[in-house]
Formats: sequence, structure tokens, C-alpha cells
Amino acid sequence: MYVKICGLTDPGQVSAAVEAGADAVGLVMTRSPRRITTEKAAALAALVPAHVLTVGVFRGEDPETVRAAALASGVRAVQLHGRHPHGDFTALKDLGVRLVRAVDAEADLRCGAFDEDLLIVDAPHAGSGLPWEWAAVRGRPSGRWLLAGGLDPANVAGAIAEAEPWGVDVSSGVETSPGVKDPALIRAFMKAVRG
Ligand SMILES: O=C(O)c1ccccc1NCC(=O)[C@H](O)[C@H](O)COP(=O)(O)O
Repeated sequence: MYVKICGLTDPGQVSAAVEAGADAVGLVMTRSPRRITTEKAAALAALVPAHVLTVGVFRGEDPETVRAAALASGVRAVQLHGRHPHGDFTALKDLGVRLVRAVDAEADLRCGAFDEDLLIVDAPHAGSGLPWEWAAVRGRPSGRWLLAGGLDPANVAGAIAEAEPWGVDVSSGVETSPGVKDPALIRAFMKAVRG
């Protein structure tokens, strides 16, 4: 089960996620309580070992803004959150990073439909920490997809059983407040996912 820990904001949080065994870490460079500057994203990305994917998270920015931030920060993937048009993914195809499409459950749930490498199926409000009806997507997404939205150490095993995703993505559920990850909650989340 692939695990992405999203919205990391300082070096200690990066270490906690990497040491706990996360496969990917998300650095939010769009409007959010977890937003960090491109410079800070570059500093954090430099701490991440090569086997862990660094994902720059964007929502609503145009492809050229995303391209500039991705190049400046050195992230190895970009996540376009929300209903970005297919053309935004096409415009970033030559960037040389993985493309991640994050959408709500009413969108096209075929991973690769927008030329992305990874699909995230999330709650309607990104980063809200609010659980939603995970079981409703069971069997609908295809390819490599992560379940997100309201997951935490206590509910993630049940959510996996309900939705049968390829992986999971969490932010609020491993925080003490928006942008402040708790290493103990990160470890508890990983243990709940992987046993
Ligand atoms: O986390 C944010 O604040 C955010 C803001 C704007 C766009 C995307 C954002 N997060 C993207 C993620 O991948 C989150 O991990 C995902 O929405 C799940 O969040 P949560 O329900 O808090 O676990």
C-alpha cells in the first residue's frame, strides 16, 4: 500500500515521514494553511532521499507558474488539485516530473485519462480532514490511485477495506493543527496501513 503524507512544513516533519516509511511527501505551494514558499520547498525537498517521491501541490495555477515553482523547488512530481483541464497536464508533460491529478469522486476516475502518472480521489474540500463516503468509489477508479480525505490512524484500515485503493494520502489526520504534523501520529498512521 503506497502512502503519501501531504502538507509538510519543516525539516522535522520531513524526517518523521521518511523515517516512518512514507513513499511520497507533499509540499503545498498553493493557497492553504500549509503553504510554504518555493524556497522553503527547495530546502525541504533537498532533505528527501531519492526513494521517496517529493510532490509539489498546486491548485488553480497556470502551467507556467507550476513549471517555474517545480523547477525552482526541485520536486520530482507535481500534483494539480481540482478540475484542472487536460491541457494543463499536456503543457507539463515535458517537465520531466511525475504528474499527479487530484480530484473529487465525481470526476473522471481513470488514472491516465489526463496523461497523469498517479490519481488521487479526494474529498470535495482538499485538506479539510473531513471523512466522506469512501465506499462509494470502490471499483470505480482504475490504475494507480490514492484514497484521500479525512483519513487518520483510527479510520484508515476501514477506509482501505471499503474503497480498495492502490494507496492512501493523508494530511490533517496526522496533524495537531493545520501544518503541524505529529511524528507519533505519522507512525501510528503507517502502522495502521501496513500493520
Ligand atoms: O492540504 C491542503 O491544505 C491543500 C490545499 C490546497 C490543495 C490541496 C491540498 N492538499 C492536498 C492533499 O493531497 C491532501 O493530503 C488531501 O487533500 C487530504 O487532506 P486531509 O483530508 O486533510 O487528509
